[in-house]
Amino acid sequence: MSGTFVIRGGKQLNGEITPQGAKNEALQILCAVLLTDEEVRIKNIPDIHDVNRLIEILGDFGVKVTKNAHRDYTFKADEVNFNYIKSPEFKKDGARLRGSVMLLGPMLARFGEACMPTPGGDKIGRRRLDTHFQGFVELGADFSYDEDNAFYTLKAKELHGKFILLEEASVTGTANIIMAAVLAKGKTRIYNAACEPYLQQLCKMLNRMGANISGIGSNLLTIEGVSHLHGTDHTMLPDMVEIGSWIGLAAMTKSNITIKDVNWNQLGVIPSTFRKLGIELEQQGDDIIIPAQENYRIQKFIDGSILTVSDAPWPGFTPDLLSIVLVVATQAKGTVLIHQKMFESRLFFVDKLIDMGAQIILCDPHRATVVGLNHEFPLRGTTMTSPDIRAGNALLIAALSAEGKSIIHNIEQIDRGYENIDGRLRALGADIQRI
Ligand SMILES: CC(=O)N[C@H]1[C@@H](OP(=O)(O)OP(=O)(O)OC[C@H]2O[C@@H](n3ccc(=O)[nH]c3=O)[C@H](O)[C@@H]2O)O[C@H](CO)[C@@H](O)[C@@H]1O
Ligand SMILES: C=C(OP(=O)(O)O)C(=O)O
Repeated sequence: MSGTFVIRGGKQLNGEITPQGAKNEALQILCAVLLTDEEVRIKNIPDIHDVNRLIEILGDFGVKVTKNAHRDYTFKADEVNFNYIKSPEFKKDGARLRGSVMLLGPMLARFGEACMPTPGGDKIGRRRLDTHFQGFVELGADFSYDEDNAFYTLKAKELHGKFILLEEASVTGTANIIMAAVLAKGKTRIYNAACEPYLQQLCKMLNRMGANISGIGSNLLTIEGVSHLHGTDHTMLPDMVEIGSWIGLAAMTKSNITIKDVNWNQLGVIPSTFRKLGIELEQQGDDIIIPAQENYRIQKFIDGSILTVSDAPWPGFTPDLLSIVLVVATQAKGTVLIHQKMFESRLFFVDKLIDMGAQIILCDPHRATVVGLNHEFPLRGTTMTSPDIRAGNALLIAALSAEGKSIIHNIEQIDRGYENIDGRLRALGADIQRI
């Protein structure tokens, strides 16, 4: 059952926060444990709903799961239970999160067969899976889709490497095709591959397991298939979406916050994008320090035109942080156009911000113009429902900056991606209660 947050906003926060391990990396890495019958130990696993559900699915699939410590597990997929993935339970469990779709590649590669219900995840517009299945078919799999039950099945006696040009640089699609190709016969080349740090981490882990992947970090991956993979250890990177969110939180609440151990080199354009909003942030060692700032002014483009912040496949700006940028802009000085190119329904949450007093024009489902209030008029607390994981966190940040009491329902949407978010915000001085 989903709970509610009650927030009394307008308080300045202060202190240090350490980002959790990356959610979207964890989902890929956990699926990869199916590729070997040896032990894989994974550390810094975020303790969040989506990840815990995937660990449960692995357990139900017969993978031996040992919890060594908090956020530290060992997995051994030496025996699997195919009855489970054909059962009604799997149809229900698999459909509860997006990341479960990445079980397909490893299942197909190692067992010659894979099936999956339509995965869950955020309802943020159409989220097609064509890239995944086209990739599997190119590697030699037979694909069928049972429309009545929304159930996908793949079969392949053997997979054979080849040149695959992806229709789009899909993050989970690239992960799936990589995991199928590492055990295929011969050489696979994937062009227009997504190359997020999550995928770089996956490829590095697979290489430690004995795979032969080159081109890591680029959009052309070359994979020489091997006959089997062995065990390894892996540690998750800090979650860059959390890091961006805490930068936004500091600016919105005029707080001095230090974000610890951020792995700066993997943050791409995230720091510079927040700097374009006028937010000061300083790299100190591997921490980010955001000093308390009374105001922040949005930059213009060199020709004097209004700044646009838009999402793009990596190394472009991640779509998962656009809702945070939008919220932060509501209290900046100046104007910015937010252009969400990838998803069709991720900007509708601006209605709630408008109710709170923000000056936003939703131009169409993909674009919103924000005219900042320059902290001259605080947002007003209100009652709202979290529509998706990132908008949920953005609304939470808005509520923490707002005057008065806010209530956020459906916080399950926030909990699926952020570990103990209320506890960690309270440690910074926030007034937030879970009821
Ligand atoms: C579990 C997981 O890892 N989820 C992430 C993953 O989802 P996921 O892997 O599902 O997202 P995809 O990368 O497949 O695509 C996201 C959307 O962008 C569109 N698209 C994609 C590539 C492209 O070049 N052009 C384009 O328009 C797709 O049609 C789709 O609507 O990547 C998304 C894009 O970074 C993130 O928002 C999600 O948090
Ligand atoms: C959209 C997201 O998650 P998912 O792909 O799991 O729905 C996200 O992490 O922002």
